Amino acid sequence: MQYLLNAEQMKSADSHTIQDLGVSSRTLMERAAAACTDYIEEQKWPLTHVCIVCGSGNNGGDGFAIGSILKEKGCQVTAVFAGRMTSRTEECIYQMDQFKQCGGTLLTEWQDNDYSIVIDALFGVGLNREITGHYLEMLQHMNMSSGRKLAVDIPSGISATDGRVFGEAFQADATVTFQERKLGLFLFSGALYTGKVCVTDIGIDSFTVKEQLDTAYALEMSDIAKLLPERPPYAHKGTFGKLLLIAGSSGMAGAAFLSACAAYRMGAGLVRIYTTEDNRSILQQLIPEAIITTYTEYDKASLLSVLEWADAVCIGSGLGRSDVADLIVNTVLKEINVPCLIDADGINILAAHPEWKDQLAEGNYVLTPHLKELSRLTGRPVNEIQMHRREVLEQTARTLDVTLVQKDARTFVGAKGRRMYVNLTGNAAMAKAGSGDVLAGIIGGLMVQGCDNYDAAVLGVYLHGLAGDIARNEMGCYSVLARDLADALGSAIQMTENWKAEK
Ligand SMILES: NC(=O)C1=CN([C@@H]2O[C@H](COP(=O)(O)OP(=O)(O)OC[C@H]3O[C@@H](n4cnc5c(N)ncnc54)[C@H](OP(=O)(O)O)[C@@H]3O)[C@@H](O)[C@H]2O)[C@@H](O)CC1
Ligand SMILES: [K+]
Repeated sequence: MQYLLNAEQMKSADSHTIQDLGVSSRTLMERAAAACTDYIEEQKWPLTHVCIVCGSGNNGGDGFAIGSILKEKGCQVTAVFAGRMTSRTEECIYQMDQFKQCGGTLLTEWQDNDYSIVIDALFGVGLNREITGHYLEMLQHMNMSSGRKLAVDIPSGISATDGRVFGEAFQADATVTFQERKLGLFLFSGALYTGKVCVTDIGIDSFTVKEQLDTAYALEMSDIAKLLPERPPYAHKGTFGKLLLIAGSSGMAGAAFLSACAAYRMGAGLVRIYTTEDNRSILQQLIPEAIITTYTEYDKASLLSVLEWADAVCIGSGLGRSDVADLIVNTVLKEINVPCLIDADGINILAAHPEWKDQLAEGNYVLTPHLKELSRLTGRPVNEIQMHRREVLEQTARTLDVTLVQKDARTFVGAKGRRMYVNLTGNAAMAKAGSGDVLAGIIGGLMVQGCDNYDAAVLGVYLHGLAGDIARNEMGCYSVLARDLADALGSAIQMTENWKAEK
């Protein structure tokens, strides 16, 4: 598991290490600086003339400490101090003095030169507002330089907490970040500025912070192997559950096909599609493995009978908006007593009938909205959700009492009393129609095999992204179809199985 800390959590780990464990701030800073110079040497970056831009906080202190190390190694080093002398932290003052004593060149304005490396130590996790004026110009000069670019801890201009760009940011080739991954390095737009991220242990004790439930995390291969449901050798199709997909409407057979295909590839034992009669023959041809039950108008008896059959249900993909669809969703909400995933139009229908939301609390639901659907569901505008994604996720999951999968380029998963999950697999090739239907099928396929809702959501999102990465590697960023994601799922699962076997 990879923990992803926000600025406040990182600061709390820093001060715990300094105040409670007695490790001096100077020691930490010197280790941080050594980690950066080690990285540069390992990468064999040319050390002909290094420029370090330092702010007045401890990130600036790191920068001066890097300068001293490089100076002692005989490199030509120019430090540009871009902060205010009066705002310097104690450590920044000390490290600046040390740097001067080593004979380093100290400027207060950018000077164009043929720098082989530009090091950004302007702002670290302490950045808390828009970058303007002198600082903005400095960042623009740094970005224009042709030298290799290293960010110290985080590229200046990126919020460590949510990845937003405060006006302008340093475009790094690599970021050496201290002790823990900061959320902002992995969310967009921050992730576009980091270059390669190297996490380095400098002896900060972050254990207590990571134990806290409000610290977000991402999965790694090792976690996946543990979360995947067992497949005992004596199994038969009944062992892996009966999944009901209430999906597809007139002209939307594809959604049902994609979900069913993904659910089977995820390992579901039996998949039944409950859809409109005009989808019958096309679905039978597309996916003969699925059982097809159809309706022409709202038919409560047939709906109750398929609900009775199911061990888990996915409702909404391609369902469309109609009176019949409304009646189906309403009945499912009232009658269901197995785990249920609500996707796409299922969410839109729920959003149009706020009084039905109370039913969710009595059930066992996973909701998979993209930002527009979440906006309809919560009544909050999309841009507001984008600015406060975490808060909206946690609040919605808590008030509706559901597992919420907030789909985006970085999908978040939240549930009451569970840690926020941030998904780091996947890529832009997946931004296509049908991708969400595949995800619903994958998560449903896990739910029906007995995975707890939250685990199914987290694992499903991870595998969906990994399948996307495999498909993109085969076909490039433009040509991947949603069905390719379902098809690549087998390779994605196999990757995690191979990993498990090799351990
Ligand atoms: N001992 C430790 O804790 C260790 C810390 N370490 C290092 O320290 C970094 C954190 O240091 P930090 O907390 O001093 O904050 P930092 O990021 O340097 O900047 C804060 C300064 O910037 C200013 N400022 C903010 N926004 C601004 C803006 N838009 N425009 C202009 N000014 C702005 C802000 O001003 P203020 O808000 O106070 O007015 C303040 O003066 C961390 O990332 C790591 O690199 C490591 O060495 C390990 C040990
Ligand atoms: K920085």
